[in-house]
Amino acid sequence: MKEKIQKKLSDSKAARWTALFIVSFTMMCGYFLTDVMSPLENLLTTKGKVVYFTDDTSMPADTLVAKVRLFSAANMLSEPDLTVEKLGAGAKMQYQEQVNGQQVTVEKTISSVARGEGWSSTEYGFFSGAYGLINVFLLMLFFGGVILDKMGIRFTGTMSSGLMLVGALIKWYALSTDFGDAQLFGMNMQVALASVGFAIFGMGAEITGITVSKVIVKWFAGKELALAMGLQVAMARIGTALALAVSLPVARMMGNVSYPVLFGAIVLCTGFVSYLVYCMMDRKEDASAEAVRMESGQEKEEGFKMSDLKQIFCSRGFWLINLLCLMFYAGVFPFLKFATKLMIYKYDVPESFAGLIPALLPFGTILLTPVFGSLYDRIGRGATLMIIGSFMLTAVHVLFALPVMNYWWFAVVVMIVLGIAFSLVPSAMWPSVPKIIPMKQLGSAYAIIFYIQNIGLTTVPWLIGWVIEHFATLRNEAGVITGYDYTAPMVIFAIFGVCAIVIAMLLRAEDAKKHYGLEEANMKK
Ligand SMILES: N[C@@H](Cc1c[nH]cn1)C(=O)NCC(=O)O
Repeated sequence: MKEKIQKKLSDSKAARWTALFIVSFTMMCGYFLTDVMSPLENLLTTKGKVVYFTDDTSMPADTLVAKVRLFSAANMLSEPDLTVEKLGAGAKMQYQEQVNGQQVTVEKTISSVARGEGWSSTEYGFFSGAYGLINVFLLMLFFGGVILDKMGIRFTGTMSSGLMLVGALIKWYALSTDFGDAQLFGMNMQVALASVGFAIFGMGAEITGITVSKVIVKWFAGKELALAMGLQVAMARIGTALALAVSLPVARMMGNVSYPVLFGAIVLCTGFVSYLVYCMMDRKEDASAEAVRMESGQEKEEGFKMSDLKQIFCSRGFWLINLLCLMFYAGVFPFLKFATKLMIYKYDVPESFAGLIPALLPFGTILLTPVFGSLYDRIGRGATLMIIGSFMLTAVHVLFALPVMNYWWFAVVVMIVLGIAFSLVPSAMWPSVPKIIPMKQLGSAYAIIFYIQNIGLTTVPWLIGWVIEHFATLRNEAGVITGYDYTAPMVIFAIFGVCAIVIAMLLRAEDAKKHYGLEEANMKK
């Protein structure tokens, strides 16, 4: 009688792709919340209510009321019974405007009214960078990696996806509450509390990120690893793209910036449940792997020891990946936080469409990341892909910094190029880590990479917010903001790109010396 040969659950194609889909869904929900506030920068940094018209223009509500009153007085109409509170969707407004040096009467219909929060650019930058605050300053990402290698995938992932949910709820509470002039940590209470929520969320999101990376390596090592990682990133980008595309319309429709966050928190609940489902599969995979091990008489793999960290820290290739990750991502994720407002003020895009142009970036990557991942699996050239991606990142930021070509279509083309760069580097970088670091230290390795990356994700928005407030904000003689000059912030982003090019080149040279196999295919023939 033929003996039944034990197989691992991950040897089944259906099982491993199902596991991938489930954990990627959890991650996608997290990415949605990460960027849900990015298109709201303009609304957050406007004080008082903002009126949006059906022709896609907008105006501060008090300015509109003043204009309508002036118009009535000038035309000897009876004093309108109009206050900021009374403005509502569907109302028709008449006032006068200067067009080409002439006073013309315009009639506009209100489509929605939303409340601006009156944050400064520095406060917005601080809030955006708060994502990595606990990860960086309390070393939580580092400890998260050690927890992952010590306590395992099920415990760590459940804890971290729960933390994302808690953080999202705190952020929603902060944004939906009017704290008046109250202060916390010497800051505007709303900014401080929303930042605390975002920091807790960010801790959960990053630990979930390293856990999911380890899950994928567990199920796909020696198989379609880069394609699987590429697909996970692609699903994550759907979350980012949806956040950039729907956040402002939702906030405008509901009249408040807190609603997109509430929607994100509900989405996160489903992500949390889906991770619990994955835990059941993970248990079965472990049981089947143990059965295979027993049958083949293999030794049990040694668990993670703190001394293993030394091996990670001593690898030059590992540090180059760290630095590349820091510089490349500093040029992308923080940029996305400011990109919507850049579209409004530099490329003159109506606010209601402005979020759609940055949304093109993650949308493009949804298709391209798995394509490049699969290319890396089959023909290799990982280090070269990273160099090309870094060159493209630099070119994009230089083009955004130029004071010329301020057309919306130009911004679209440049954003598409950034989308290609943002597919090339992640699809080659993440699957390269297991070529440098062995499986049992992988949790810690990804954690250290994310830790270093988070230093950029935290401090770069702070820097850019501050630079915008002090060097990019244009004001008239009365001190009223009239626009923004984005040259200085975009030059800073371009510098990150140049650093990424140099590091990617050093990585390729190191690979040639140490034979990590970054230029070789992942799939075993
Ligand atoms: N550590 C994450 C950072 C991040 C930003 N937004 C959500 N997560 C990361 O690098 N993920 C990999 C990626 O390419 O998105």
